[in-house]
Amino acid sequence: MSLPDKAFPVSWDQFHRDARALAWRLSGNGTQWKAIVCITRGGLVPAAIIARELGIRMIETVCVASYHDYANQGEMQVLKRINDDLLENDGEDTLIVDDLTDTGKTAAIVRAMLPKAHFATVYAKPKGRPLVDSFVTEVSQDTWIYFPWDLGFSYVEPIAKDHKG
Ligand SMILES: O=P(O)(O)OC[C@H]1O[C@H](OP(=O)(O)OP(=O)(O)O)[C@H](O)[C@@H]1O
Ligand code: HPA
Ligand SMILES: [Mg+2]
Repeated sequence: MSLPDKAFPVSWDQFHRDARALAWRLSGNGTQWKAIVCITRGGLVPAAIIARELGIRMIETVCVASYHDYANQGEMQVLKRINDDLLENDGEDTLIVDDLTDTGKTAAIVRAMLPKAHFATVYAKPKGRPLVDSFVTEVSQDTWIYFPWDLGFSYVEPIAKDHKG
């Protein structure tokens, strides 16, 4: 897979707002969440914001990596599994949090570990969307989301210059 055509850059402000919007959505669900399982590394940031908003103190990680080379997805590696205590009740009243779902492969693997958990991401692309229970913003499959922790300030060419081609 090469880099998708469209770019969706997200600032820290926008990410904070969108993660808060997800927390509002989850609070309306009526469940008293007993724990968050966040999918590292991308899930760490929204998990911190959601935990703060919803008063959740029990945070567990599941460490999964698949995009080893920028936008190219490779073999899925589970580097750290979920603690047995949380696996006992199949994830009832547990929130799984990630920054986004793209192909849905990461979501499918973690969902299988906790089938009764509620899966929440800030962003979703169409292929991954059926695998998540809650999300805030959908972007098209040919869009790459640039998260603030992956960005720095740099010069941008004027729009008109690009269009003259
Ligand atoms: O729906 P998918 O196609 O499986 O892709 C989504 C996953 O890819 C990214 O994680 P990545 O594996 O790149 O690791 P990272 O969170 O450490 O950046 C992202 O944070 C999601 O976890
Ligand atoms: O669009 C994306 N942006 C950042 N990381 C990702 N991992 C899978 N898809 C994406
Ligand atoms: Mg990730």
